[in-house]
Amino acid sequence: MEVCEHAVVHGSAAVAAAIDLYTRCSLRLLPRADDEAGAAVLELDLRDHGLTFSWPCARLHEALLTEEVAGAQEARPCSPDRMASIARLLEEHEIPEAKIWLSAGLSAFLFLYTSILGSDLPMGSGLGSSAAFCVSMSGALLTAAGMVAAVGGISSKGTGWELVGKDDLELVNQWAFQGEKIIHGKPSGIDNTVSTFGSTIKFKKGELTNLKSRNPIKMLITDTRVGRNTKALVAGVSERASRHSDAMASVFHAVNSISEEVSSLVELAANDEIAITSKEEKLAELMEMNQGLLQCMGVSHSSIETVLRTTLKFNLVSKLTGAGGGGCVLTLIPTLLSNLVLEKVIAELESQSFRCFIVEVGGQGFQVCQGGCSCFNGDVV
Ligand SMILES: Nc1ncnc2c1ncn2[C@@H]1O[C@H](COP(=O)(O)OP(=O)(O)OP(=O)(O)O)[C@@H](O)[C@H]1O
Ligand SMILES: C[C@@](O)(CCO)CC(=O)[O-]
Ligand SMILES: [Mg+2]
Repeated sequence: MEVCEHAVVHGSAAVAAAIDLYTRCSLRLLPRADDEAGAAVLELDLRDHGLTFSWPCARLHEALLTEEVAGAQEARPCSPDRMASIARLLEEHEIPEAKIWLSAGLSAFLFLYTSILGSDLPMGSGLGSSAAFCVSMSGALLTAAGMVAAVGGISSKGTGWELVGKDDLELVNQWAFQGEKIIHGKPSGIDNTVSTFGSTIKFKKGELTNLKSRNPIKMLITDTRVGRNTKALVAGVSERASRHSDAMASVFHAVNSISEEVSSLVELAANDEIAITSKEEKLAELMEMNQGLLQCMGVSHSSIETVLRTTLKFNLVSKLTGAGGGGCVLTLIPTLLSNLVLEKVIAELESQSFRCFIVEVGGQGFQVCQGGCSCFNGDVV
């Protein structure tokens, strides 16, 4: 969940929280002998989409491992030459036209794979999904490269899932950011950061502040099912900012103030210095103001406005989340809201072909499950 997105790309503070929805990535490494036989293949199985992509390791080596490989200890950006080689590799695949948007995710995967593990073959292998994808992928690859390790500790996800130390999380986050750059163009880093570290954070110009939080807030997420692309929406906001620089500077300034207020509110509530109902009223007002400013930035959409109108009929406040332009909308579920009303709201939204689900904010970040060689991380909205 994010409050005050977009302005964060332009240096304003924003507040984000992980939710209890996860992107899982399983990594299976084939024995070295297969690679020596020259038959090794890198296979990416995108289960949600029912698609499998594969590349002969020798082909990857020839196309992407010609540069000096500096090692994975430090994340580095994807050079234009490397990006062009990745694009050529992808052209060899016939990605169905209806799923062409997947090519950004595939590019990020090939970049992360060849940067983190690729030099050491053998191998197998609008809710912040791009960041969750990059975090789980970077984390799995860094774990396989022996650069990130579980430190034990209890994960809420159940048996087998283990936590990772702060320095290792930092490395996962840095690589995931480089992957996000391929998908987003100009990401602020907020999505990969909250996806890696979990919980609720304030984020400004690359700096993260962890917010203590108690009594997690519940949100209704409505997926409008309208497809959109974060890269294009972020570019649209930048263009508007250059056309109306003074007005947009004021908008970004207002967003910054809202984020600061939300952060104080979360901390006051954690210290029991404010009643829950009063915190929820203030949060609802700030969300409403944030949505108005996002409309000023030009990232709302008729489907989003329909969700806003529908929830307002029940006195509930909503705002778009992520980059907007369609995608998902967040609605605050006050503690005192009856289940009956909540069911009515959901029924009305779903009758308009939207899809609803309820989440608790403040999920966990990146974790490792060694038994199944899988990694996963908290998704972000
Ligand atoms: N599980 C996944 N498998 C493969 N590719 C993925 C996956 N998740 C995300 N992607 C890639 O990320 C792209 C979506 O990124 P985009 O930033 O536009 O949306 P988002 O991250 O869900 O929303 P937002 O950035 O607004 O929070 C997809 O088109 C695809 O290329
Ligand atoms: C729209 C944006 O603020 C969030 C996308 O989830 C972009 C970013 O911060 O990178
Ligand atoms: Mg994204």
